[in-house]
Amino acid sequence: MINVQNLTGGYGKLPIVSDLAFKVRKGELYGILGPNGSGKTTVLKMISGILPFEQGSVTIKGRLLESYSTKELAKIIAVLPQHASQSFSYTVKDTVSLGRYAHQSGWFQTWSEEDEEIVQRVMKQTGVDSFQKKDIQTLSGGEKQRVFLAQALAQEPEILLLDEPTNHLDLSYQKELLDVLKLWTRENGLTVISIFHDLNLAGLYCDQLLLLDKGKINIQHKPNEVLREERIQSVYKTKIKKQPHPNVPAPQMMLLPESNDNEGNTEVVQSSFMKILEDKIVLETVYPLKTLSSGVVGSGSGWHKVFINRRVGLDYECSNHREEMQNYLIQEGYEPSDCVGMMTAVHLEDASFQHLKDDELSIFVVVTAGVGHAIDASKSHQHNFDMQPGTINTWIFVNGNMTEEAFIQCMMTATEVKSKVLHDQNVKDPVTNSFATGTATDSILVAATQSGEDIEFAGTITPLGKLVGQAVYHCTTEAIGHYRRRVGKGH
Ligand SMILES: Nc1ncnc2c1ncn2[C@@H]1O[C@H](COP(=O)(O)OP(=O)(O)OP(=O)(O)O)[C@@H](O)[C@H]1O
Repeated sequence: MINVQNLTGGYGKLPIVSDLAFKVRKGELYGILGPNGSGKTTVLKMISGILPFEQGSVTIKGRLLESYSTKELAKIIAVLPQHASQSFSYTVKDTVSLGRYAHQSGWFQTWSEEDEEIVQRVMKQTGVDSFQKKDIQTLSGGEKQRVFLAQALAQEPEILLLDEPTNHLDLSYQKELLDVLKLWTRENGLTVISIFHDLNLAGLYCDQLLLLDKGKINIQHKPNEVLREERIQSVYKTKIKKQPHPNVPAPQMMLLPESNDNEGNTEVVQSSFMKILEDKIVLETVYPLKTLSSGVVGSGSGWHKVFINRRVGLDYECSNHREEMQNYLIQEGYEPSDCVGMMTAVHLEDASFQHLKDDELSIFVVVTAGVGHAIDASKSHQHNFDMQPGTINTWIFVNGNMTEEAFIQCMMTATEVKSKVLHDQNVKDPVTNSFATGTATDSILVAATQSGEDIEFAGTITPLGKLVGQAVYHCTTEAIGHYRRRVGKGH
């Protein structure tokens, strides 16, 4: 659709952009990225025919740009500049209707039914139809931005050039605008080239990205390849961390502030942080810990500073246990967003805990265990689905700075150790009569201070793995012992 070759040019003698070459296919949403002053707007102006270039060529639909008349070009290309404005006092609808100008012919221009239908449709899609009678001068920045987008779409262009279209828009309109553009690319074959400052929006919506650095192409590729940590750090000269989007396969970039609130964290999590009460075990830290957990509240990955293992009756039944647990936490005076919350039916004074350290590392482990509903995971298909609270809850606090890989390995190590304990303690699955590997509702938490020693791995043979192996074995064995003694006494 658009073929740019050896494009070089600028405003004076020195070129602003040089030797650019890229192709944009029909129906693509193509993003241009780059730091301030890298030449993004200059490229867009050259492609739209506003700014002549010194060397190279721009071919649109197989024809050189300079072979098009202004009106011909206006039928194909619509432009939404960075600071779209209008000095006349027009209504919103009149402003949008100006987009139909290129499609009208003859001296006596007529307003057709088709024109009206298109204008109404694009006003709806951009959410400006409700204030179509208002004077454009009275609108907010974001509202105006949407009106000018509607004007560009009313042109029914084949190519849309946008300079930071989400600039003035609030979160929901950023999403809506990009959703509309994506829809037009898919359904109408619209080709969009858009400048983005927000790398995450670009990563989320664009098919291809072009990264400019000081007027030259750094890379042109799929978002996942362009948005690499080292590349973005070197082009934007700032610290950044790449994370996958939680719901869609798109790269997301996180800024890393030079200083953060966790910086002064020298806390070593140990038993003095914990209270064992009749209805709950609470462990509180001053600084939030990075967590990976399967709790009822705060599960998945996050940052938390209150850890609660709550005792519920064996008959606990609730249609929405997450909501019920959140309400419980609020009642107890905690912010649910600070908490990882688990449940158990066992007596909490039977919990076992251990603070273990070697030369560089230390961990604190807490386990509560009930094995009334023990299960052999390899034969769980023989069980009916039934979530009964006879649970082993394992907390592992690590005083160190763990990688994501170490978090995962830590969970694997702890799970392997738990299964070994159940074997050594001769805990059987009552349905299959084979050794149990856990219970049906076990939960686990790994929480790290993310300060002090760097911990890359936590497999069984690593320094952290060895500590986890010993402490989880000790605590799980002891907690099962306590549980059995109590059950044996008939409590
Ligand atoms: N009309 C102009 N006359 C002279 N120089 C200009 C003109 N417009 C832009 N420049 C210069 O060209 C360079 C590139 O500008 P351009 O607007 O293309 O950058 P950009 O990547 O879009 O930046 P930003 O992210 O800040 O919008 C800048 O150094 C700028 O000062």
